[in-house]
Amino acid sequence: MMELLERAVRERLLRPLDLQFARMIAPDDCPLFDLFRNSQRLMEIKAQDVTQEQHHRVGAARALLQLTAAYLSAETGAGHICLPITGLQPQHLFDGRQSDLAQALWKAAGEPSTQQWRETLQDSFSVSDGSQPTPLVLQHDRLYLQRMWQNEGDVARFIVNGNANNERVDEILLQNILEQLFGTNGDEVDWQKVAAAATLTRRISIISGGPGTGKTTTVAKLLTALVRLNGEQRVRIQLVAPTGKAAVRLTESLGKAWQQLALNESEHKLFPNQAFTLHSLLGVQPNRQRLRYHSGNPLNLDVLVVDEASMVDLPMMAKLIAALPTHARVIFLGDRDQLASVEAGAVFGDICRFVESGYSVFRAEQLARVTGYPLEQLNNPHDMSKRKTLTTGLTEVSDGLCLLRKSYRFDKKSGIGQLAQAVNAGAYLEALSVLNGNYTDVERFVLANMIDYQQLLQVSVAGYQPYLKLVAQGADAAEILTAFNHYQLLCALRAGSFGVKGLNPLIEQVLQRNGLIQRTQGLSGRWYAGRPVMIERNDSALGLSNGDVGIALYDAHGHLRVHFQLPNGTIKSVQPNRLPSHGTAYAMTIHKSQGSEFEHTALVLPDYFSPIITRELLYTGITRARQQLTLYTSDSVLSRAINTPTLRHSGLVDRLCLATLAKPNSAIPLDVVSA
Ligand SMILES: Nc1ncnc2c1ncn2[C@@H]1O[C@H](COP(=O)(O)OP(=O)(O)OP(=O)(O)O)[C@@H](O)[C@H]1O
Repeated sequence: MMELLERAVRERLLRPLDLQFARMIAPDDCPLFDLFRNSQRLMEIKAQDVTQEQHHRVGAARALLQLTAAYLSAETGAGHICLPITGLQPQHLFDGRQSDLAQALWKAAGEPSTQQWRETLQDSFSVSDGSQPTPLVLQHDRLYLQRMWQNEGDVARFIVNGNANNERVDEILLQNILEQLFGTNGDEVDWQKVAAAATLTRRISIISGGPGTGKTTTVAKLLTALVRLNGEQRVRIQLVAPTGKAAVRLTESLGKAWQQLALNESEHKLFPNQAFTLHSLLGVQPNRQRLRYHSGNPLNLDVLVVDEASMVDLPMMAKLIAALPTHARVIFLGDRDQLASVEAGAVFGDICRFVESGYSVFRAEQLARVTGYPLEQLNNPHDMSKRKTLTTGLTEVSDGLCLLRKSYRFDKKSGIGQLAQAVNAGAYLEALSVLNGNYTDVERFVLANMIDYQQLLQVSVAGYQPYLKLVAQGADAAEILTAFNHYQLLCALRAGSFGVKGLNPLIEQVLQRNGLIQRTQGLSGRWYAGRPVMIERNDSALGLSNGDVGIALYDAHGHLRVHFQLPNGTIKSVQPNRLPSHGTAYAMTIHKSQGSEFEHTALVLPDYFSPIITRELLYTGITRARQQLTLYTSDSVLSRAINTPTLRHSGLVDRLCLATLAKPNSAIPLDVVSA
């Protein structure tokens, strides 16, 4: 088995880390009795009274354990929380790539049925049901790394039990304050008002909405309402986002939204004027594993707003939850349809699946009293389309959820909005008719040959020209950074001629040829005035985060320094040779663009399909565009992307159900089905 796994590493189907993990869980030189519990099967071996078949089965048990450990480690690295063992077949290994090797591995592992697999795992000293500190946990046929299993349980318990100490709210006062801030909208339900009411009457809430649905506007209003509700009593509010860029945007957009609310001077002072990144909020310390804030040293706050929550992975979510003081109110904001976090899990998306359960009667009545909307409109389950796939009656989770449905940025005339909707719904033909229709804000090109490709480079150069002109004029760094954000080329892939690695150097060449940048010969030619770079690793000492974009500009002494906008709005400049790992950023991946928006987004898909190009990736890329979208793709790649929804294995939905059932007085109907 180990030789086959080594081959899988050479073929880049597994990482060296996965192989190491398999060696640790089931070393080849370890006696079988040290690997497996003293089962009947092994007793028979001990008695040295074994048939050939028994011998083979026990040998295969070690091999199966090795394969399982390596594959679980690889799957966790690929973003899954667990490995479901039910129905797993060799053709599922490695996404169907290298089927010969997959078959050989399967054979070496004894071609197990699910039952045999389950028994082998249950026999192993490395596996428990979670009640022992084993490296692996098997629960409901899902195999986890211990840490992931713990994290998932922590998140589920927090979401379900965190509302136990809800404060009592003066509903009449709240009703009046919401009336002042949101007004009355006639008969049409204003979901922003409902979201504010829901958030202010519960400790933990989740607001999901697509682009321009008013998440920021709602948060600005609901925090204002919270401050007014608390009167003299000061509320400590903190804002946080997963990346530096998202924190900058949250600072800016909330600042603007508060300006529009005509608050008085003393109210203004109560709001934070800066959002933090999650890493800086939690106190990541250079060269130290331990965060400054944790359950033993909780954060000093009363209210936390977490923006772009879909980007928060499971381990980070667990760390955040652990660091919250027990009384803290938390509001998670995000778009459930966007890409899941880069690292493991799809926490936000998994929790938002409960939206279809609708509000409990008690909750709907409360929201109706506070907002003034008719009960039946509020308790109309939000999203019936996915109802089949999940549960009914799990209102413990759904009572904390709010969906914003109306986009104030993209109306019916907006091609970007229509395209995003079609992609989200998996409707390829609709998407195509938007792209072929008469919308002025969306255009599509097929990159069929070198001429088309050259055209893409020329258009990109034209897109970057305005900010480079500002660089040449010696404009200030803030103005240049804002101008750079106007146009952005996004790629689905990193590698290849359609990926950032292929496009960035070619764009630089064309910019140089057009006299828009001046590079010197040799190595130092990597740096020039106007070079945009993206940071690829957090550097807490420098205060820079993975994904931050800076631009190189000459200082007064004629030295190049790279200028970044920090979450508090100030500009920081750093010597190029002090930067952590970074790369040129004319083209960036869609993953890295999460949390940012650009007036004009150009989105490049390769001319072949890759399983990385999912529906969520496409949706996320499209919704980075505020005013104009240029999409480079063929019909066939577009169709495959739209029809490839992301799949992240996790047990969070089931564990939210279980945590709900474990609550005293739980009145959940038993039609809960596994998703
Ligand atoms: N109820 C409303 N009525 C009219 N305009 C609104 C309303 N809510 C929001 N808007 C406007 O819609 C635009 C988008 O709002 P906002 O920035 O709050 O949305 P968002 O969901 O945070 O957007 P995104 O995250 O995509 O940037 C803003 O210009 C805002 O002023």
